[in-house]
Amino acid sequence: MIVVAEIGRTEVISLLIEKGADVNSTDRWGRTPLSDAHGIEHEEICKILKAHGGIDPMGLDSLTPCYEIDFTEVNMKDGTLIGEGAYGEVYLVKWRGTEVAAKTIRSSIASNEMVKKTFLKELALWQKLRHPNIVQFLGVLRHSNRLIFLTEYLCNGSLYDILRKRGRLDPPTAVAYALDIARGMNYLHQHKPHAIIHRDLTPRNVLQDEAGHLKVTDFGLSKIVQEKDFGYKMTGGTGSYRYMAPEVYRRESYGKSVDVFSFALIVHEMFQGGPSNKMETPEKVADRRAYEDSRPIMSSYIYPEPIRMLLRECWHKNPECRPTFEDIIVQLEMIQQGLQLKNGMGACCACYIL
Ligand SMILES: Nc1ncnc2c1ncn2[C@@H]1O[C@H](COP(=O)(O)OP(=O)(O)OP(=O)(O)O)[C@@H](O)[C@H]1O
Repeated sequence: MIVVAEIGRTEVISLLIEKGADVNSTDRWGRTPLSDAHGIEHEEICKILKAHGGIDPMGLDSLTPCYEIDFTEVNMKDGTLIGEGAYGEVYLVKWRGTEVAAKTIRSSIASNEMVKKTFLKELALWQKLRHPNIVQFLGVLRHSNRLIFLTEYLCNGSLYDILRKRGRLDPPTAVAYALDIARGMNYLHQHKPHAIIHRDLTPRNVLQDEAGHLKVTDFGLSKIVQEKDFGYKMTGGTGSYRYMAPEVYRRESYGKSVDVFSFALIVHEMFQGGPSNKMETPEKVADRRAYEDSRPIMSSYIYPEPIRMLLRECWHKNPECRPTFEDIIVQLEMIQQGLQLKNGMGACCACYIL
Protein backbone atom coordinates (compact mmCIF):
# COMPACT_ATOMS: atom_id res chain seq x y z
CA MET A 1 0.00 0.00 0.00
CA ILE A 2 1.42 3.38 -0.96
CA VAL A 3 1.04 5.68 2.04
CA VAL A 4 1.40 9.06 0.37
CA ALA A 5 1.37 11.01 3.63
CA GLU A 6 4.42 9.06 4.79
CA ILE A 7 6.34 8.94 1.52
CA GLY A 8 5.43 12.40 0.29
CA ARG A 9 8.00 12.58 -2.54
CA THR A 10 6.88 12.48 -6.17
CA GLU A 11 9.91 10.56 -7.44
CA VAL A 12 9.45 7.81 -4.83
CA ILE A 13 5.75 7.50 -5.68
CA SER A 14 6.58 7.26 -9.43
CA LEU A 15 9.17 4.57 -8.71
CA LEU A 16 6.74 2.53 -6.62
CA ILE A 17 4.14 2.71 -9.39
CA GLU A 18 6.74 1.65 -11.96
CA LYS A 19 7.59 -1.32 -9.76
CA GLY A 20 3.94 -2.35 -9.87
CA ALA A 21 2.52 -0.96 -6.61
CA ASP A 22 -1.27 -0.97 -6.66
CA VAL A 23 -2.44 2.64 -7.02
CA ASN A 24 -5.91 1.74 -5.79
CA SER A 25 -5.13 -0.38 -2.74
CA THR A 26 -7.08 0.74 0.30
CA ASP A 27 -6.17 1.17 3.93
CA ARG A 28 -8.46 0.17 6.79
CA TRP A 29 -10.39 3.43 6.40
CA GLY A 30 -11.14 2.68 2.74
CA ARG A 31 -8.75 5.40 1.63
CA THR A 32 -6.67 4.99 -1.51
CA PRO A 33 -3.32 6.70 -2.18
CA LEU A 34 -5.29 9.35 -4.08
CA SER A 35 -7.52 10.00 -1.03
CA ASP A 36 -4.32 10.33 0.94
CA ALA A 37 -2.77 12.73 -1.58
CA HIS A 38 -5.96 14.81 -1.60
CA GLY A 39 -5.80 14.88 2.18
CA ILE A 40 -2.36 16.45 2.22
CA GLU A 41 -3.24 18.60 -0.82
CA HIS A 42 -0.27 17.34 -2.84
CA GLU A 43 -1.31 18.40 -6.34
CA GLU A 44 1.73 16.86 -8.04
CA ILE A 45 1.17 13.41 -6.51
CA CYS A 46 -2.57 13.65 -7.24
CA LYS A 47 -1.71 14.21 -10.93
CA ILE A 48 0.66 11.22 -11.03
CA LEU A 49 -1.85 8.91 -9.33
CA LYS A 50 -4.72 10.06 -11.56
CA ALA A 51 -2.54 9.53 -14.65
CA HIS A 52 -2.07 5.92 -13.51
CA GLY A 53 -5.76 5.31 -12.98
CA GLY A 54 -5.87 6.30 -9.30
CA ILE A 55 -9.30 6.92 -7.86
CA ASP A 56 -10.53 8.46 -4.64
CA PRO A 57 -13.42 6.25 -3.43
CA MET A 58 -14.19 8.75 -0.71
CA GLY A 59 -15.56 10.87 -3.56
CA LEU A 60 -14.40 13.85 -1.58
CA ASP A 61 -11.16 15.68 -1.67
CA SER A 62 -9.93 18.11 0.89
CA LEU A 63 -10.59 20.93 -1.55
CA THR A 64 -14.31 20.31 -1.18
CA PRO A 65 -15.14 23.01 1.32
CA CYS A 66 -17.26 22.18 4.29
CA TYR A 67 -19.92 24.77 4.70
CA GLU A 68 -18.00 27.38 6.65
CA ILE A 69 -19.65 29.74 9.08
CA ASP A 70 -17.99 32.94 10.21
CA PHE A 71 -16.84 32.48 13.81
CA THR A 72 -18.27 35.90 14.75
CA GLU A 73 -21.79 34.70 13.92
CA VAL A 74 -21.85 32.51 17.03
CA ASN A 75 -21.18 33.76 20.52
CA MET A 76 -19.80 30.63 22.17
CA LYS A 77 -19.45 32.43 25.53
CA ASP A 78 -23.25 32.72 25.82
CA GLY A 79 -23.69 29.02 24.98
CA THR A 80 -25.13 26.52 27.46
CA LEU A 81 -23.23 23.26 27.97
CA ILE A 82 -25.58 20.38 27.07
CA GLY A 83 -23.27 17.40 26.93
CA GLU A 84 -19.81 15.99 26.57
CA GLY A 85 -18.54 13.20 24.36
CA ALA A 86 -15.29 11.61 23.29
CA TYR A 87 -14.41 14.47 20.95
CA GLY A 88 -15.35 17.42 23.12
CA GLU A 89 -18.22 19.40 24.59
CA VAL A 90 -21.58 20.21 23.07
CA TYR A 91 -23.21 23.61 23.61
CA LEU A 92 -26.63 25.05 22.86
CA VAL A 93 -25.95 28.32 21.02
CA LYS A 94 -27.82 30.81 18.86
CA TRP A 95 -26.93 31.14 15.21
CA ARG A 96 -28.83 33.58 13.02
CA GLY A 97 -31.60 33.69 15.62
CA THR A 98 -31.97 29.88 15.76
CA GLU A 99 -31.02 27.54 18.58
CA VAL A 100 -28.45 25.05 17.31
CA ALA A 101 -25.97 22.59 18.83
CA ALA A 102 -22.29 23.53 18.65
CA LYS A 103 -19.94 20.55 18.94
CA THR A 104 -16.46 21.53 19.97
CA ILE A 105 -13.55 19.31 19.04
CA ARG A 106 -10.80 19.10 21.65
CA SER A 107 -7.71 21.08 20.71
CA SER A 108 -5.62 17.90 21.16
CA ILE A 109 -7.55 16.49 18.19
CA ALA A 110 -8.06 19.70 16.19
CA SER A 111 -4.38 20.71 16.38
CA ASN A 112 -3.25 17.51 14.64
CA GLU A 113 -3.34 18.44 10.95
CA MET A 114 -3.89 14.91 9.61
CA VAL A 115 -6.64 14.12 12.12
CA LYS A 116 -8.24 17.49 11.48
CA LYS A 117 -8.26 16.89 7.74
CA THR A 118 -9.83 13.47 8.16
CA PHE A 119 -12.40 15.00 10.47
CA LEU A 120 -13.21 17.76 7.99
CA LYS A 121 -13.69 15.11 5.32
CA GLU A 122 -16.15 13.32 7.57
CA LEU A 123 -17.99 16.59 8.02
CA ALA A 124 -17.94 17.25 4.27
CA LEU A 125 -19.68 13.91 3.88
CA TRP A 126 -22.20 14.63 6.65
CA GLN A 127 -22.94 17.98 4.99
CA LYS A 128 -24.33 16.10 1.99
CA LEU A 129 -26.75 13.98 3.99
CA ARG A 130 -30.40 14.92 4.13
CA HIS A 131 -32.97 12.67 5.74
CA PRO A 132 -35.72 13.14 8.37
CA ASN A 133 -33.99 10.58 10.62
CA ILE A 134 -30.46 11.94 10.30
CA VAL A 135 -29.39 14.93 12.42
CA GLN A 136 -28.87 17.86 10.06
CA PHE A 137 -25.35 19.18 9.80
CA LEU A 138 -25.25 22.98 9.43
CA GLY A 139 -21.63 24.00 9.01
CA VAL A 140 -18.16 24.42 10.45
CA LEU A 141 -16.80 27.35 12.40
CA ARG A 142 -13.12 27.52 11.72
CA HIS A 143 -11.00 29.57 14.03
CA SER A 144 -7.22 29.23 14.42
CA ASN A 145 -6.72 25.74 15.88
CA ARG A 146 -10.24 25.37 17.30
CA LEU A 147 -12.70 23.26 15.39
CA ILE A 148 -16.39 23.65 16.09
CA PHE A 149 -19.32 22.50 13.99
CA LEU A 150 -23.02 23.21 14.15
CA THR A 151 -25.88 20.77 13.81
CA GLU A 152 -29.59 21.13 14.40
CA TYR A 153 -30.50 21.12 18.10
CA LEU A 154 -32.67 18.27 19.35
CA CYS A 155 -34.31 19.43 22.53
CA ASN A 156 -35.22 16.02 23.97
CA GLY A 157 -31.64 14.76 24.18
CA SER A 158 -30.49 11.23 23.45
CA LEU A 159 -32.24 7.88 23.55
CA TYR A 160 -29.83 7.03 26.37
CA ASP A 161 -31.30 9.94 28.42
CA ILE A 162 -34.86 8.92 27.51
CA LEU A 163 -34.35 5.31 28.64
CA ARG A 164 -32.72 6.46 31.84
CA LYS A 165 -35.68 8.70 32.63
CA ARG A 166 -38.53 6.53 31.39
CA GLY A 167 -37.20 2.99 31.66
CA ARG A 168 -38.92 0.35 29.54
CA LEU A 169 -40.91 1.68 26.58
CA ASP A 170 -44.31 0.30 25.63
CA PRO A 171 -44.24 -1.80 22.42
CA PRO A 172 -45.85 0.78 20.07
CA THR A 173 -43.34 3.45 21.16
CA ALA A 174 -40.38 1.06 20.95
CA VAL A 175 -41.43 -0.06 17.46
CA ALA A 176 -41.97 3.55 16.28
CA TYR A 177 -38.52 4.49 17.60
CA ALA A 178 -36.96 1.39 16.00
CA LEU A 179 -38.51 2.42 12.68
CA ASP A 180 -37.05 5.93 12.96
CA ILE A 181 -33.56 4.53 13.55
CA ALA A 182 -33.91 1.89 10.81
CA ARG A 183 -35.02 4.52 8.27
CA GLY A 184 -32.08 6.79 9.10
CA MET A 185 -29.68 3.84 8.90
CA ASN A 186 -31.18 2.56 5.66
CA TYR A 187 -30.56 5.98 4.14
CA LEU A 188 -26.88 5.76 5.16
CA HIS A 189 -26.46 2.19 3.93
CA GLN A 190 -28.07 3.01 0.59
CA HIS A 191 -26.03 6.17 0.15
CA LYS A 192 -24.60 6.58 -3.37
CA PRO A 193 -21.96 6.21 -4.72
CA HIS A 194 -20.76 4.51 -1.53
CA ALA A 195 -22.62 3.11 1.42
CA ILE A 196 -21.90 4.73 4.76
CA ILE A 197 -21.36 2.52 7.79
CA HIS A 198 -22.01 4.37 11.04
CA ARG A 199 -19.84 2.03 13.15
CA ASP A 200 -20.81 3.58 16.46
CA LEU A 201 -24.57 3.27 16.60
CA THR A 202 -25.49 3.55 20.29
CA PRO A 203 -28.40 5.06 22.29
CA ARG A 204 -26.19 8.12 22.90
CA ASN A 205 -25.93 8.68 19.15
CA VAL A 206 -29.67 8.71 18.63
CA LEU A 207 -31.37 12.01 19.49
CA GLN A 208 -35.03 12.97 19.79
CA ASP A 209 -36.63 16.08 18.29
CA GLU A 210 -39.49 18.15 19.67
CA ALA A 211 -42.08 16.07 17.78
CA GLY A 212 -40.74 12.86 19.33
CA HIS A 213 -38.95 11.52 16.24
CA LEU A 214 -35.53 9.95 16.57
CA LYS A 215 -32.54 10.94 14.47
CA VAL A 216 -29.15 9.31 14.10
CA THR A 217 -26.09 11.47 14.70
CA ASP A 218 -22.34 11.49 15.24
CA PHE A 219 -20.54 10.42 12.15
CA GLY A 220 -17.12 11.06 13.65
CA LEU A 221 -16.44 7.36 13.49
CA SER A 222 -18.38 6.47 10.38
CA LYS A 223 -16.54 5.66 7.21
CA ILE A 224 -17.42 5.35 3.56
CA VAL A 225 -17.21 1.83 2.16
CA GLN A 226 -17.27 0.58 -1.35
CA GLU A 227 -20.52 -1.07 -2.38
CA LYS A 228 -18.82 -4.46 -2.12
CA ASP A 229 -18.74 -3.90 1.57
CA PHE A 230 -16.33 -6.48 2.92
CA GLY A 231 -12.62 -6.06 3.18
CA TYR A 232 -12.29 -3.08 5.53
CA LYS A 233 -11.14 -3.35 9.06
CA MET A 234 -11.29 -1.18 12.12
CA THR A 235 -9.56 -1.60 15.43
CA GLY A 236 -11.43 -3.17 18.33
CA GLY A 237 -10.88 0.05 20.22
CA THR A 238 -13.19 2.01 17.94
CA GLY A 239 -16.88 2.34 18.69
CA SER A 240 -18.66 1.38 21.88
CA TYR A 241 -17.99 -2.14 23.14
CA ARG A 242 -21.49 -2.69 24.46
CA TYR A 243 -22.98 -2.41 20.96
CA MET A 244 -20.05 -3.81 19.01
CA ALA A 245 -20.54 -6.60 16.47
CA PRO A 246 -18.43 -9.73 17.20
CA GLU A 247 -16.48 -9.43 13.94
CA VAL A 248 -15.43 -5.89 14.85
CA TYR A 249 -14.34 -6.97 18.34
CA ARG A 250 -12.33 -9.82 16.78
CA ARG A 251 -10.77 -7.30 14.39
CA GLU A 252 -11.99 -9.09 11.30
CA SER A 253 -13.27 -7.66 8.03
CA TYR A 254 -16.67 -6.14 8.47
CA GLY A 255 -19.53 -4.67 6.46
CA LYS A 256 -22.73 -2.71 6.84
CA SER A 257 -24.28 -5.42 8.99
CA VAL A 258 -22.22 -4.29 12.00
CA ASP A 259 -24.77 -1.48 12.29
CA VAL A 260 -27.62 -4.01 12.16
CA PHE A 261 -26.05 -5.82 15.12
CA SER A 262 -25.81 -2.56 17.13
CA PHE A 263 -29.38 -1.69 16.13
CA ALA A 264 -30.65 -4.98 17.58
CA LEU A 265 -29.04 -4.23 20.94
CA ILE A 266 -30.59 -0.76 20.98
CA VAL A 267 -34.06 -2.18 20.23
CA HIS A 268 -33.51 -4.76 22.96
CA GLU A 269 -32.74 -1.95 25.42
CA MET A 270 -35.91 -0.06 24.47
CA PHE A 271 -38.07 -3.02 25.50
CA GLN A 272 -35.92 -3.74 28.53
CA GLY A 273 -35.49 -0.11 29.72
CA GLY A 274 -31.69 -0.20 29.69
CA PRO A 275 -28.70 -2.36 28.82
CA SER A 276 -28.49 -6.00 29.80
CA ASN A 277 -25.39 -7.29 31.67
CA LYS A 278 -25.05 -3.94 33.46
CA MET A 279 -22.79 -5.50 36.07
CA GLU A 280 -20.20 -6.52 33.47
CA THR A 281 -17.77 -4.09 31.88
CA PRO A 282 -18.67 -3.21 28.26
CA GLU A 283 -15.45 -4.86 27.10
CA LYS A 284 -16.30 -8.10 28.90
CA VAL A 285 -19.79 -8.05 27.32
CA ALA A 286 -18.28 -7.60 23.85
CA ASP A 287 -15.76 -10.37 24.52
CA ARG A 288 -18.46 -12.86 25.52
CA ARG A 289 -20.55 -11.92 22.50
CA ALA A 290 -17.57 -12.41 20.21
CA TYR A 291 -16.15 -15.62 21.68
CA GLU A 292 -19.01 -17.32 23.53
CA ASP A 293 -21.81 -16.23 21.23
CA SER A 294 -23.65 -14.77 24.22
CA ARG A 295 -26.71 -12.62 23.51
CA PRO A 296 -29.19 -10.75 25.74
CA ILE A 297 -32.10 -12.71 27.18
CA MET A 298 -35.60 -11.95 25.86
CA SER A 299 -38.49 -13.03 28.02
CA SER A 300 -41.68 -13.77 26.13
CA TYR A 301 -43.55 -11.62 28.65
CA ILE A 302 -41.74 -8.44 27.55
CA TYR A 303 -40.78 -9.17 23.95
CA PRO A 304 -43.51 -9.89 21.39
CA GLU A 305 -42.61 -12.97 19.33
CA PRO A 306 -42.04 -11.08 16.00
CA ILE A 307 -39.61 -8.75 17.81
CA ARG A 308 -37.75 -11.71 19.27
CA MET A 309 -37.49 -13.28 15.82
CA LEU A 310 -36.27 -10.01 14.30
CA LEU A 311 -33.64 -9.39 16.99
CA ARG A 312 -32.32 -12.95 16.72
CA GLU A 313 -31.79 -12.40 12.98
CA CYS A 314 -30.22 -8.96 13.50
CA TRP A 315 -27.63 -10.17 16.02
CA HIS A 316 -26.89 -13.40 14.14
CA LYS A 317 -23.25 -14.45 14.53
CA ASN A 318 -22.93 -14.74 10.76
CA PRO A 319 -23.01 -11.17 9.39
CA GLU A 320 -24.37 -12.44 6.09
CA CYS A 321 -27.44 -13.87 7.82
CA ARG A 322 -28.42 -10.49 9.26
CA PRO A 323 -31.20 -8.65 7.42
CA THR A 324 -30.63 -5.30 5.71
CA PHE A 325 -32.29 -2.20 7.11
CA GLU A 326 -34.61 -2.29 4.11
CA ASP A 327 -35.86 -5.72 5.24
CA ILE A 328 -36.01 -4.55 8.84
CA ILE A 329 -38.24 -1.61 7.92
CA VAL A 330 -40.69 -3.96 6.14
CA GLN A 331 -40.78 -6.28 9.17
CA LEU A 332 -41.20 -3.43 11.64
CA GLU A 333 -44.02 -1.89 9.60
CA MET A 334 -45.85 -5.22 9.73
CA ILE A 335 -45.27 -5.46 13.49
CA GLN A 336 -46.53 -1.88 13.84
CA GLN A 337 -49.70 -2.71 11.89
CA GLY A 338 -50.24 -5.74 14.10
CA LEU A 339 -49.92 -3.59 17.21
CA GLN A 340 -52.35 -1.01 15.80
CA LEU A 341 -54.90 -3.74 15.09
CA LYS A 342 -54.56 -5.07 18.63
CA ASN A 343 -54.94 -1.54 19.97
CA GLY A 344 -58.05 -0.99 17.85
CA MET A 345 -59.48 -4.13 19.44
CA GLY A 346 -58.95 -2.62 22.87
CA ALA A 347 -55.94 -4.60 24.08
CA CYS A 348 -53.80 -2.93 26.72
CA CYS A 349 -50.09 -2.27 26.25
CA ALA A 350 -49.06 -5.00 28.65
CA CYS A 351 -50.80 -7.80 26.80
CA TYR A 352 -49.73 -7.64 23.19
CA ILE A 353 -49.84 -11.11 21.73
CA LEU A 354 -48.51 -10.89 18.20
N1 LIG B 1 -27.60 18.05 18.19
C1 LIG B 1 -27.78 17.88 19.50
N2 LIG B 1 -28.89 18.36 20.09
C2 LIG B 1 -29.09 18.18 21.43
N3 LIG B 1 -28.24 17.54 22.25
C3 LIG B 1 -27.12 17.05 21.72
C4 LIG B 1 -26.82 17.18 20.31
N4 LIG B 1 -25.64 16.58 20.06
C5 LIG B 1 -25.23 16.07 21.24
N5 LIG B 1 -26.10 16.35 22.23
C6 LIG B 1 -25.98 15.97 23.65
O1 LIG B 1 -24.62 16.02 24.01
C7 LIG B 1 -24.18 14.73 24.48
C8 LIG B 1 -22.76 14.50 24.02
O2 LIG B 1 -22.78 14.34 22.61
P1 LIG B 1 -21.55 13.80 21.77
O3 LIG B 1 -22.07 13.46 20.42
O4 LIG B 1 -20.44 14.76 21.85
O5 LIG B 1 -21.06 12.53 22.54
P2 LIG B 1 -21.69 11.11 22.74
O6 LIG B 1 -22.42 10.73 21.49
O7 LIG B 1 -22.50 11.11 24.00
O8 LIG B 1 -20.42 10.22 22.95
P3 LIG B 1 -19.27 9.90 21.87
O9 LIG B 1 -18.56 11.16 21.55
O10 LIG B 1 -18.40 8.92 22.58
O11 LIG B 1 -19.95 9.31 20.67
C9 LIG B 1 -25.18 13.73 23.88
O12 LIG B 1 -25.27 12.58 24.67
C10 LIG B 1 -26.48 14.54 23.87
O13 LIG B 1 -27.11 14.46 25.13
